[in-house]
Amino acid sequence: IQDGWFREKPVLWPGQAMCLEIDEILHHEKSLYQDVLLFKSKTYGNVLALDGVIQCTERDEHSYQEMITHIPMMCHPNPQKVLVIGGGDGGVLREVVKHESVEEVTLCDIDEAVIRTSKKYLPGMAIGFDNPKVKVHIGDGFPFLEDKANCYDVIITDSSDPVGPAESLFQYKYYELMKNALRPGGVVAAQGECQWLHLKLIAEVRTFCRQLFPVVEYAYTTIPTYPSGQIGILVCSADPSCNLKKPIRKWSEDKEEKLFKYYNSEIHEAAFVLPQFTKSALKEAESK
Ligand SMILES: NCCCN[C@H]1CC[C@H](N)CC1
Repeated sequence: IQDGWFREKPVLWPGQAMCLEIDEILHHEKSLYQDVLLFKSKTYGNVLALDGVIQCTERDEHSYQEMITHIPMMCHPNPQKVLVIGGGDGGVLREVVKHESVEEVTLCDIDEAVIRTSKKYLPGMAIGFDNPKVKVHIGDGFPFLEDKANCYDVIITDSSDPVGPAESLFQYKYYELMKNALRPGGVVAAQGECQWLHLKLIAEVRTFCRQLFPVVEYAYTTIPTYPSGQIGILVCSADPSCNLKKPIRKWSEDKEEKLFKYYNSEIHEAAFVLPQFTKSALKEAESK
């Protein structure tokens, strides 16, 4: 923080930093796991930053929360049991419960401070915790999954970056655990990092996911306050006949109008259309 501006730490994006002008610092604490900062920005609403990295802002969070939720959910015929790993701000929960088929959604986040402070300073996201279908578990997603088999129709890993508490969520073993926890025909979606910054990591994760899942695809969404203005979503299906790039469920334009600010059935498909540099990097990694 410098002369009234928050500057993001260039943790995994050397040489660049997003800045947001601060209106007021709302809360700042050191939790058991990370530095938790909430501030009211001049132009992006309230902002949550963990270890100096922007996690979500009220103005653009819908892009990420809606896409990481509805891309997998609309690729599943009847999602009843859903698991969210991370997502302590509640935004993904708010999106999951828009699907009437959902009977129960469990959220497992390692840091109670994120949930507590989101409830206070990000009410538009934390509203997701109010739904009776929601169960909250405070803990590390990795061990949480170790005794889960054949439990969930959709698993969403809404994580921070692979530096700090979320590091283990970008490893082969973790995807193995998610696969084991899926019910037949299940779908997984995970925060997939940015093609402008992490192409090597994306290619590595997608390549080892292809050893676990018959269908693995990378999509991305535009979001001004994430590094380089966009973030990826890695989507995997255990069902070889599932084409993740096309939703198998669609809501009417009217219903999309009412329920979404970013997602719709066209942008679902568009999200998987990749620029040439990404396509070649992913193809090259596969042939290794
Ligand atoms: N619901 C909060 C999601 C956090 N995901 C972010 C992706 C981009 C990262 N640089 C920071 C976390």
